Formats: sequence, C-alpha cells, structure tokens
Amino acid sequence: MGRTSSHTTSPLSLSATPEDAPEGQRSARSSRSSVGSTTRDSTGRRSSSNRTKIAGPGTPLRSPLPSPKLPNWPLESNNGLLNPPSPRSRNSSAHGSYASATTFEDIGEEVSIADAVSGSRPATDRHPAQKDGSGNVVVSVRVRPDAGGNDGGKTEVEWMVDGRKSLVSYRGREGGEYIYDNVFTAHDNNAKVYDSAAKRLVRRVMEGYHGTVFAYGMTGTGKTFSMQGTATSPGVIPLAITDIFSFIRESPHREFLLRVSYLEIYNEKIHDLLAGPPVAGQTQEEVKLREDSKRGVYATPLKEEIVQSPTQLLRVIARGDNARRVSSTQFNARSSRSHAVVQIVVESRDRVPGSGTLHESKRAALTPGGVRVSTLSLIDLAGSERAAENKERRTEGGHINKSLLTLGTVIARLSGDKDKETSGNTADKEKHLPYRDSKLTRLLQPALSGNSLVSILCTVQLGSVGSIASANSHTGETLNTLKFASRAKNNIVSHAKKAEEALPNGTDAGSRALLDRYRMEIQELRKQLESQTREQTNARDEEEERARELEAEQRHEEQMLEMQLARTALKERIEHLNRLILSSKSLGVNANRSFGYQARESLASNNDSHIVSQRSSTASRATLEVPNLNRKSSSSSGESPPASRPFSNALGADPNSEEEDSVGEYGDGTATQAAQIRALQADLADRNRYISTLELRLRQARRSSNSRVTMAFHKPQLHEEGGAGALLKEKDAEIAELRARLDDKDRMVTALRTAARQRDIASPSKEAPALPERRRVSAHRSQSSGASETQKKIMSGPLPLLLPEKESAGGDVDVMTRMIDSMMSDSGVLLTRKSSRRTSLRTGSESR
Ligand SMILES: Nc1ncnc2c1ncn2[C@@H]1O[C@H](COP(=O)(O)OP(=O)(O)OP(=O)(O)O)[C@@H](O)[C@H]1O
Repeated sequence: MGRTSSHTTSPLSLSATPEDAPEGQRSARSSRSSVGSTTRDSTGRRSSSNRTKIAGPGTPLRSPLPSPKLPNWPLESNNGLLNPPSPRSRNSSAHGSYASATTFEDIGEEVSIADAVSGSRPATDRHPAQKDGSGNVVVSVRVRPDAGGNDGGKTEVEWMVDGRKSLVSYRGREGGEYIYDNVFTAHDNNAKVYDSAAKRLVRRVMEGYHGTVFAYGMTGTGKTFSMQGTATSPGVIPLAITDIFSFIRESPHREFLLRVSYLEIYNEKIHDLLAGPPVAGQTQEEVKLREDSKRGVYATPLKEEIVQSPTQLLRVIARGDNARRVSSTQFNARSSRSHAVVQIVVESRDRVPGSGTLHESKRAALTPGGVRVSTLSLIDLAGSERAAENKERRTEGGHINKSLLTLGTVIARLSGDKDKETSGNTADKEKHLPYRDSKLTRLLQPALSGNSLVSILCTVQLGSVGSIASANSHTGETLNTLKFASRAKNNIVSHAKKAEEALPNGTDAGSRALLDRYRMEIQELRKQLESQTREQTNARDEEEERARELEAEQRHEEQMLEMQLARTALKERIEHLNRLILSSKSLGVNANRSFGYQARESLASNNDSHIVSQRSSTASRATLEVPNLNRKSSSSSGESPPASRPFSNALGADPNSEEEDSVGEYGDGTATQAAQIRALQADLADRNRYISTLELRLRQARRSSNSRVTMAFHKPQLHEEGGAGALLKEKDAEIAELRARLDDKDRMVTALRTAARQRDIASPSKEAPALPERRRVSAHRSQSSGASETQKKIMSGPLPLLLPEKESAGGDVDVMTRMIDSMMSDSGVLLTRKSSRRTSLRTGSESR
C-alpha cells in the first residue's frame, strides 16, 4: 500500500514556506523582537549558568482524570445557576494571587516569577507587544523528562533548556535558540505549568473572554499528562475547573451558569464523548460543524451538561475521557488517537439589588443584568507520529497528521494574514487560510483568527544519548514542534474582547444564553404558578359556594318535605275528623232509632230516611269499629248466631228487598257483613296510613333536630309531634271504648243464646224453620199484618228467629226485650259520650 505524504511525513517536520529550521529559530527570535528589542536582547544571549539539565524523574502512569484536592465549599445552586457565597479570602485565588509569566493583556499587572526573581527585565519593558493584543497569545514549551532517567550526558551538549529565561536552544545541525513565553523543564510539575500557562486565561474566561488552551506535540511527549495530569499531579483541566469554581465563589456580585460538552475528532469525524454508547438499532446523528455570527463555529448536535460543582464537572469530563479512543503505539502505550475538545461555556451576569423584600428569597431580591457568554476550550491534540505498521494506526495517524499539518499551515499563513490585516484586505485573508481543510482547524478558527485568548503548550522530549528520543528522526520532530510554537507565537494575533452582555430579551426565545432562557423560564413558571394559585383559590371559592348552595338546597328540600308531610298529615286529620263528624251524626241517628220506639217508628215509616240511616250506620260502624272487633265478626261468620247483628239495623230492613236478603244472613239490616268488613278495612287502612305518616314525621323530626334546620321549622314540628301523640292517645281511648262496647254485645249475644236455648227447651217438638226461611216469614208477617210495638222491637233486634219464640213464650221475650233495652241504653250512653268527645276533639283540632 502506498503511503501518502501525510503518512510518511510528520507535520511537525514540515515547514510552512518561509519558516524553515533556521527561520524557525529566527521566528522565535523575531517573536521576541516583535515584542521589543529589550526582550530579544535579554533572551537571545546564551548563558551557561542558566542551562537546565534534562531531568528524568520517572514516568508517571497515565490515569483517568485525577480528582484534585478541591476546596469543599458549597455553592448555592438554583436551576443550574451558581451563586457564590459571600467572598472569603484564601491563599490560592483565581483573582491574581498567582505569579505567572502569562501575559495576556494585563500590562504591568503580573510579573513572571522568573522575571521577578531575576529582575533582569522590568515588567514594563518585558512585553511591549501586549499593547497591541499579541499578549493574548501565550506559547509555552514543556520538556518531558527522559523515560530512561538519563538527564545528563550528550543531552547537555545538544540541547539547552533555560526555564528562567524561557529558552530552548539546540546546538546540533539546524540548531538555534527558541524563546517562548514559558519554558518548563523536566522538573516543573503540572501545577507550575497551569499557573504559568493557563491560570490567567481561565480567569479571563470567567470575566467574559473566550479562551483556548491546547497541547501540541509529538506522540508520547506529555500532552495528555499536561492537560489531564494524574491523581497526584492534576493537569490543566482539573486545575482550571478548580479555579472556575473559586472564581464563582469570589464573585458574589455575579451569578453563573456552566455547561460543558466534550467531543473528539477521530478520523476526521466528530464524536460526542458525552452522548454515551449508541443504542442498538438507533443511528446516532452525525455531529457537524456550523457557524453563525453570534456563536462562531460550533459543533451540533452536541450534548451539553449543566454542572454545579467541581466534582460534577470532573465526573463529566472523566466520562468523556473514558469514551475517548486510545491505543498503544510505538511511543505511547496509551496514545490518544483523536483530538479531544472540552468546552466549558460560562454564562454570567451581574446581580443587582432589586425591589424584593427581605422576606423574599435572596434570588428573588436581585434583578439580573445582561448575560455574558464566554467559552473555555481545553484541547488535547493527538500526537503527530511517523507511519505505523498497523493499518488502523496508519489510518489514524494519516488523519492526525493531516489535521496537524493543516493547523501548521494555517498558523504559518497567519503571518501573511497579519500583513493583510494592516492593509485591511480581509477577503483575501479568509481565502488563503485553509481552516476548512480539517475539522480541527475549522473548530479552532475563532481562536486562531483572533477572537479568543490562546495558550499553546508544546510538549517535547529531548532524550539523552542513545534513547529513542535522541534519534535523528525524533530530534527532527522536536525541532518541528519548537518551530510550530515559534510560528504560533509570532503569527497568531488575538484581539479578544470581553463578550458583550446580551440584555435580557423576552422575545428572543432562541437566545443562546441559558442563563437568560432559564431566567425567562423561571419568570414564566412563576407567572404560571401564580395564575394556577389564583385559579385554585377561585376554584376552591366556587366549590365552597356550590357546596353552600347545595346545602341550602338540601335544607330547602327537607323543609319542603316536612311541610308536605305536615300538610298531608293535616289533610288526613281533617279527613279523619270529617269522617268522625259523619259518624257522630250517623250514630246520633242510630242512637235515636235504637233508644226510642217512636223514633224507630218514624224512621221505619220513612223509606228514604231509612236508607240514609242505613248508610250512615254503615259508615258509622266502618269508622268506629276497631280491627279486633272486625276480626271477631268475621271469624264468627257462618256459625255464630244471628244475635251478633245489631238490633238497630234490623229496624228499617226492607223484607222485600232482594239486596237485603242477598247481603247475607248476618247483616244488621243497614249493611252486610262484607260491606262492614270492607268499611272496616278501609278505616283500618286509613288509620295505618295516618299512623305511618305520623311515624314518618316523627323520624323526620328526629333527623331534622340533628341537622341544621332553622328554628322556624322546629317549632311547628314539635307542635305536630305533640298533636300526633295526643291523637294516638285519643285513638287508644277510642279502641278501649269500642272494646268495652264489644264486650257489651258479647254479653247480649250470650243472653240471646240463653233465651233461645230456653225457648228450645220449652217447645222441643216445634222445629224451627231454616233461618232464612224464618226470617222471611217473620219479615213478611210483620209487614203484612201490622206488627205490634213489641214485635217491632223484636224485629229491630238482632234475630228474626225470636219471633216464633215470642209466639210460644211471651214471657221469655219480655225478659229478653228488657235486657236488650237495658244494653242498648248502655250502648247509647257510651256512644253519646263518645260522640260528644269527638265533637270536642274536632273543635279542638280546628282551633289548633
Ligand atoms: N512531564 C512528565 N513527567 C512525567 N511523566 C510524563 C511527563 N510527560 C509525559 N509523561 C509520561 O509519558 C507518557 C506519555 O505521555 P502522554 O500520554 O501524556 O503523551 P501524549 O503526548 O499525550 O501522547 P499521545 O499523543 O500519543 O497521546 C505517559 O506515561 C506520561 O505519564
């Protein structure tokens, strides 16, 4: 398989036209010369006394992202927003407590340790170029300790590393001196690297600048070691995270929202390292780079996680690290096969005291200002490498080298770009910079084109004599890295400005600032909550109102029912009393008829009156007879003697009437027994209904006394209850009277039976005709031959069969007549008494 140039040649070995090895040397110098002759003069000289030996303290193991010892201060968090507690002092502050060689644009603000210690250069002279923004780009070189632990020997002869002077010089072929912003020797640890190369940039990002830190170098030279570090020696990323949160704590006047994404560019494809493993059967959407005027170049779709603590942020990044592609290569057992980009988006805004009261929450009491969005990109590039034997590694290496080559080309051409910038020809500038040739350069475009603060950390391994790193090819790579660093320092011009504060814009729903969107969402949710609370209150009020109405309605219904019952009861009572009145009248008529012969005579002579009397009597009986009496009558039917028939009713009986005959042999002359029974049953039903009405009302009254019935209804009810009780008592009295009357009748019947027996004994031979026959005969005789008064009396008695008895034994009949008269007289007294009581009752109820 043929190899492409990118396979066979490391990008670091390529020089972008004018900057060849000697030019690279010049470039480094010119870099300094661009920042001032003083610097060049001071850094350009060789000094054996400052020469640093390559140290080889042993290679730390690459490990997952370490957890640096983080201050355990709680951060207030609300919806992902971070609010620092009141500021407190600490030794390691993100606010410039460090002494760093990092320059950026703080003129005279910070002095490098080396310079401060040496005092060789006054701060004002040191970086005059900072005034035109070139100080926004920091280039550092870090020398990795030799894996063999040999830091002496020939190395000293070929390479000279001066940390204090930020100088690396090579005495071999194509040798030269390279001066950078920082040169870290093999003795310098990650903390020193971070403090000098990145700390200030991180702080600036927190203040609102975009910042990019990336590690560049040949494979195995310590890029990942520098960016991630180890558990004991945390690298740039964990230390930056610590500082981010320290800054938040120390900025009580601002509120922050942090979101993080993590992507890798592997074989020229972008992968979201936070997206998790692809779900079976689901194709993951390819991450693409887009560009817009506000955000610049960005990858999408990309998972962004909002983080609220250093631990959370470190965990998210560690998760991404685990997803990153790492393989073993000739130079590195765990070589990164992709460019990895951690992006931390910082949203912040001022917290201005608002109109909230003390009782409201702290957050509600502050009215926010505009949101500032800045981005910190921490990039661990894959290392350039020579072609590997493994096909897969070769493919990867090809892509890695190609992208690094493009990066080198872009940076190399930036120098020409600088000239065009002065001439103002920006169209040309865009045209000749091949940002789009690789994903890496496209992604780095905003940073390389000057919108961002940039810190480039180039890692090299010089190697002692005989080591792999000392091999010719390796030295060539190292030299190319140094040249790249020099070109970057020389060519990249950053005019990074603080991101503008986007004022809260209620209509911009697609606003990039989550802080703003969250604020809007919170406001919206608050509004919703308020309206919901209002609605709930209204609904509750309505419900209560409805319940009240329902209760009133029920009460009204109860009252109506009570009134209805009361009316029904009154009606019943009126009806009953009316019946009683009729009964009294009837009884009065009957009584007259029973007591006086003359009255009976007159009634008997008047047929119409007789009929009326007959009816009245029936009604009277139907009304007055009590159930047990009724029972007795019916139970004795058929075999009880005719004596059970009342005397009075026989008085007006029409002996010719078929109806009279057909109503039964026990008819009393005014109504048949069946009619009596019917009447009694009807009366009984009336009373039962009345009693049940009273019971119902009583129950209702009891229930109502427990419910909230108004007093207006209680009073009549109580009154009704009293009336019902009285009525019941009255009924009981009536029943008792009727029973007494029944007893009288029983006695009468007994007497009549006795008389009948005596008659039978007196004339045993004389057969009595059958009852109906006798009755007819007697009736006929009585009517046709004009019966005597006595006969009429007897006829008005219960039994027509007494007639033959009279014929044969007149003495017995007289006895019987006397007895009946006496009983009737008793009964009359009883009925008169009862009648008078009923009248008084009626009067009483009417008056009531
Ligand atoms: N300054 C250092 N001090 C001690 N050990 C180091 C240093 N720099 C690198 N190493 C060790 O060298 C090895 C390779 O380092 P590292 O993986 O960081 O290289 P790299 O540049 O990221 O390589 P690649 O491009 O292949 O990913 C690791 O085991 C690492 O621990």
